[in-house]
Amino acid sequence: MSDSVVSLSDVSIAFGDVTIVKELTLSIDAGEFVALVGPNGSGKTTLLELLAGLRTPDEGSVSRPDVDRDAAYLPQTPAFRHGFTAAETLAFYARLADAADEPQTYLDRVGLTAAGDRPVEALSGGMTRLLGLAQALVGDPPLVVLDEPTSGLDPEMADHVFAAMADIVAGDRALVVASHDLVAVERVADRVIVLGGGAVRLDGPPDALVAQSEAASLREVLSTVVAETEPQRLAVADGEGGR
Ligand SMILES: Nc1ncnc2c1ncn2[C@@H]1O[C@H](COP(=O)(O)OP(=O)(O)OP(=O)(O)O)[C@@H](O)[C@H]1O
Repeated sequence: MSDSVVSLSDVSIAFGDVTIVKELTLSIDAGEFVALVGPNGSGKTTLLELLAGLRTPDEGSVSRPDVDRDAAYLPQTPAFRHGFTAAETLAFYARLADAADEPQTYLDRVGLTAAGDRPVEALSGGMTRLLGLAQALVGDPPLVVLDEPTSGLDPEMADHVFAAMADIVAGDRALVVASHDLVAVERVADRVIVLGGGAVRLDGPPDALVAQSEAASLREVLSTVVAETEPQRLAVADGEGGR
């Protein structure tokens, strides 16, 4: 029996005439830490929204386990209602989801143990992302989906957020994160999906992708994919665009 937490079969999404995701088939299994990487505009957010159930495909099908809360989604800049503390915020979401755990349990799991009494507007950018991660755990969804949770964070805090993400991946829970932080992705992810030109270009453990591409790093793997799928992007970067 498959332990998939979400499966896409021949899925396509277009905005007007532009196809963003083309006949994509992939499955995310319980216990996987999956990183979705690709250049700006390659469709990472669109695919994350599809995986989280916030978007339906134009073609193809999506299947997921039949549970009350099948996925949680953390947008790039999570926003919380001002005036509440971190603990009150989590208590609010726990009531909505009918979850039994105390707010402190979620705070402890993401390294915010001492921040329960802080008003959400007094949290740093990194702590706000961690509170978002805590909120994503409410209701115990089998899939947690995060969009660039370390953008704008200092390197120490970014490492802390990646470590907190790794900690919440368990036997029965998978995590999918879109990120441009390729050093952290290479170090922490079990599986990397490289998007380019509307399709999955590479899919596998980071060390295997680096070896298979005869590259020195995941950063170099991605550069090769961009050169193959979007040569015009490199021409613009080199100052040749529009001439
Ligand atoms: N609602 C929409 N209507 C029209 N085009 C859209 C819409 N949403 C996204 N797009 C386009 O779809 C493409 C993919 O967008 P998406 O945000 O999924 O990419 P991304 O890989 O997450 O980008 P980034 O790394 O910059 O966040 C982009 O060209 C974007 O302009």
